[in-house]
Amino acid sequence: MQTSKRETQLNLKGVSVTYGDGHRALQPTHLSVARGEFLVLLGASGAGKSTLLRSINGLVRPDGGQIEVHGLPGGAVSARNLREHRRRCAMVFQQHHLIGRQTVLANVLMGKLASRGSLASLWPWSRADKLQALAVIDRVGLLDKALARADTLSGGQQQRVGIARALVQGPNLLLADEPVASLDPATAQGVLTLLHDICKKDRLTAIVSLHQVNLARLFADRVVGMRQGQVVFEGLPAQLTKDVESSLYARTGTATATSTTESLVPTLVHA
Ligand SMILES: Nc1ncnc2c1ncn2[C@@H]1O[C@H](COP(=O)(O)OP(=O)(O)OP(=O)(O)O)[C@@H](O)[C@H]1O
Repeated sequence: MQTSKRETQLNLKGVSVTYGDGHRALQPTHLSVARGEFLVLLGASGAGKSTLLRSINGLVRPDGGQIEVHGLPGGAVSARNLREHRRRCAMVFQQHHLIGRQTVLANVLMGKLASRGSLASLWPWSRADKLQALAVIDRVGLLDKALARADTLSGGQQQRVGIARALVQGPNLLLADEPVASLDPATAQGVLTLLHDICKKDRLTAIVSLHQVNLARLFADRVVGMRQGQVVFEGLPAQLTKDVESSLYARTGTATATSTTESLVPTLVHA
């Protein structure tokens, strides 16, 4: 997908992250994502995928660079700006982060707090809010479970609730951090199919980190491969050759891994 000819939804300019212990988990990173693009992040454990996703929505504060979502700066200084930025950048987490003893409906309504602040939870939800939440619950195929406790649902169903909670925010960008990592292969594909279909129908931009390369090949418009906090591959799923794959997942410190990765950087990034 040529981002230059399309509306840019996300623009990262030299964004870097260094954690409090001094570890630089994200090297200065440039990335442009077009509206409606379904981008998949691949890379071994510790490559920096979560750090990249969390820096985009402000859960992690970058120590350098700039982030623009929908032409507006992210990570802004005031609490209100940060809240609005987080509303625009909804997150789906691997472990759902649902409140088990609450109903599906109550969990989905939590997504609306992203734009209103947690104090809003002290007041009852309006009929309009509930109808909107029920509409997204219907979209993820769980209307009959709307009043069931979240902890009575299967893992796949719980992740659908996580997706509904993100959608109810009305985001411009959906960030999903290994959303299907804890599901069996068939359920994982079902949940990702649902997520992909909704994003394509709504022209919602998505960045999804995955460990399953086969799913990246199936669903990605574009793949970004990371290694040691750097983007080392950017390309179409068809360009994700076995060599690229081996290099992304090779163990750190082996001579082969290092030389293969180094050779990928200049040829594939910014190609
Ligand atoms: N809060 C933190 N403080 C210090 N270091 C961290 C913190 N979070 C992550 N790291 C380190 O930053 C690096 C990147 O971690 P990150 O979680 O972004 O990788 P990842 O590619 O998402 O891995 P995984 O696939 O296992 O989730 C790792 O070396 C990790 O140990």
